Amino acid sequence: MNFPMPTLRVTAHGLALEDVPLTTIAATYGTPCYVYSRTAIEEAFERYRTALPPERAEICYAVKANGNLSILRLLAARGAGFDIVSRGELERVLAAGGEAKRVVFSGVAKGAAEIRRALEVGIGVFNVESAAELTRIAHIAREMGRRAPVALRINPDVDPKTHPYISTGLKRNKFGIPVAEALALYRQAKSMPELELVGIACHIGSQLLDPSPLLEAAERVKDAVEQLERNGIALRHIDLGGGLGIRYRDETPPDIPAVLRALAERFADRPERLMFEPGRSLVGNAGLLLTRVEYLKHGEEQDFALVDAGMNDLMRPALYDAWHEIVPVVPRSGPVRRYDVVGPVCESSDFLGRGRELALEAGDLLAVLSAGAYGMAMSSNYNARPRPAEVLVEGATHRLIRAREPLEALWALEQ
Ligand SMILES: Cc1ncc(COP(=O)(O)O)c(C=O)c1O
Ligand SMILES: N[C@@H](CCCC[NH3+])C(=O)O
Repeated sequence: MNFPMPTLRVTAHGLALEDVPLTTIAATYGTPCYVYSRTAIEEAFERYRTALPPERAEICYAVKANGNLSILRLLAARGAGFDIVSRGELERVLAAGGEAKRVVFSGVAKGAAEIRRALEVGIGVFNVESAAELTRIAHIAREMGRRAPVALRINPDVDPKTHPYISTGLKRNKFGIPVAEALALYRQAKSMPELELVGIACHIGSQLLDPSPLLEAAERVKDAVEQLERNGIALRHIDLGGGLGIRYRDETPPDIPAVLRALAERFADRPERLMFEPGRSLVGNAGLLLTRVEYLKHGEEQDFALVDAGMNDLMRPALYDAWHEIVPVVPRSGPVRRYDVVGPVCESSDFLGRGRELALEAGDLLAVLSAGAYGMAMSSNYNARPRPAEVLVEGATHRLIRAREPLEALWALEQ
């Protein structure tokens, strides 16, 4: 099988991530467990970092995809900046040793306390999503006697051709500011001493497979930058967001350096530095969810493999009907059946995969692939299930980067 994960290997002892057998991970840390490959993350980051010269482009990892401190730390060490959407993500970046001035604060509804904290630590830029938010940021900056670095996120009204739940660049989406309104806001903001106009931003959606909507959005951004220039507003950077897709099943993902270069080409005559905010394409195919079959259940109409990971651990299948490959860790011969691979959660939408042809017995380990992005990050404690452990492998070494949640943590804040 040609796996979508570059560092997943078939060995005589079953599947291994880098050189660590997944059976070793299960025996050491238990299941369910997220397992990430350091090499895969670093190689993906290098594809971004080396696509364009550093003076031309900056790569800010979208923390929402996977905010584990060890992952943030290894990306910071490679020179990544960060894209955040909450105070929690900001504090994660700072705890991991990231620099505040290399942080982009995105998100549609930044709270006053979040804005205050970001100004206090010296955030790189606020990507502002509305006139009201700009007013709030200006007000808080004035109160604090600071200047807030801002970029306006425009909504280019371009169809990103992705799942409707993760499309953000259309007029009907809540994100960004229509171009005409943004131009007027820039003019207004120019006369406000508490605001420093440093950039412009755009992000049209996630899991984009066709790069042409990105290029189209870039054209709209460029038009806006040129109009601003004619109005005497010069910016330092142009943030083109994230969104490049990955292979989960049989998709052909866009070639990262080729897309970055094609985008940079559009701005060849512009002096502003470019910025990118990739999430999924850095960590998605670096991680998998390891789970164990608890029971097999042969229903009248459907065979079920009941596993110990559920929708609370990986909600993408339930939320988007997303496909993740599911592969036995140690393949066995025996009858193949079409299983719905389902979790222990009390919801019929609690599935990890449907109609999968597998030869299984209770106790077998399964690897749910391509789960490094928006896996652990979107997990919950539904059904009072503690969140899984997270493990990072590198070569033949492995280490725990987040302990399995202890049960007491589930009610620690309750009376
Ligand atoms: C503003 C912003 N930047 C970056 C990202 C990261 O997107 P992706 O994980 O698709 O690269 C997102 C999520 O879609 C986002 O909303
Ligand atoms: N959480 C989504 C992507 C949303 C991107 C965030 N703006 C996913 O798993 O695919």
